[in-house]
Amino acid sequence: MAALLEVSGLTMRFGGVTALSGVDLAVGEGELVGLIGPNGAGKSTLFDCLTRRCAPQEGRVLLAGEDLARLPAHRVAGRGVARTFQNTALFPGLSVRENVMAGAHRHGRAGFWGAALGLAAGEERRLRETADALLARFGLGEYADHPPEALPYGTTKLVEIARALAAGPRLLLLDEPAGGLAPAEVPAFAGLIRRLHAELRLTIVVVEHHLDFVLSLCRRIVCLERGHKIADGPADAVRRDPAVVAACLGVTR
Ligand SMILES: Nc1ncnc2c1ncn2[C@@H]1O[C@H](COP(=O)(O)OP(=O)(O)OP(=O)(O)O)[C@@H](O)[C@H]1O
Repeated sequence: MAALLEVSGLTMRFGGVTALSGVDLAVGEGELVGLIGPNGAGKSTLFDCLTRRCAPQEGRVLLAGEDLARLPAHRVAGRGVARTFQNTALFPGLSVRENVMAGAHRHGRAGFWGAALGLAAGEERRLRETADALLARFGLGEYADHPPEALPYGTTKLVEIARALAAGPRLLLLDEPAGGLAPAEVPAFAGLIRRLHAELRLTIVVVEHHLDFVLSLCRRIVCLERGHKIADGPADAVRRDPAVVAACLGVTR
């Protein structure tokens, strides 16, 4: 399997705190990888480095062989990297549909706001069709005109994933997608991600504290602890790894 993402020697320090220390990670095209680790392990910081929200002091991030550090941060999404956030980050002033349309704007010539302002009516129609198709796929069509703040938390998580997918990413980074879901909602949610992965042939990295969820979803698991990668391999082996058990003890929910 060709590596879509190749991270090597990644080190990110915030003042005296080393959030990532020489992390190497290769993710093959089409893989679904779980990223686990206790609080403060560096998981979100790794996502921040992959999306250029952080500029690591050392190391490289290659996407399909291209060094992301050489790109302006706003071009990273255009290269096909999309993410969701630990706490959903939907735009409160926009409807659910408009939120998803905003996610699609990287493909637009006039851009989302230009389209929304009527500068390119055809473009806006195309964005709207993309958004509505995604909302239908997620069973969210009935909420298209609602403000996101009126929806249950679990539903806003789905809208956020739909928004990330609207950009047509090659690499989807999900930061604690199951966080805040009711236990009864988790298996169906895992099924949805599995289907998206299979049907869209996406490459996905999922950060998750919910170990049962991530272990059931991903064949391969990577574990970080205090900025170091301490395990990387098949889920069955990683879940039994004594270093992983020690690091993650107490984070199972
Ligand atoms: N912007 C920042 N400024 C200073 N320190 C930061 C910043 N972002 C992260 N850190 C520190 O870097 C370390 C790694 O944090 P990070 O949020 O990446 O961990 P995490 O594994 O995602 O944790 P959690 O599971 O709690 O979300 C922590 O010690 C955190 O306090």
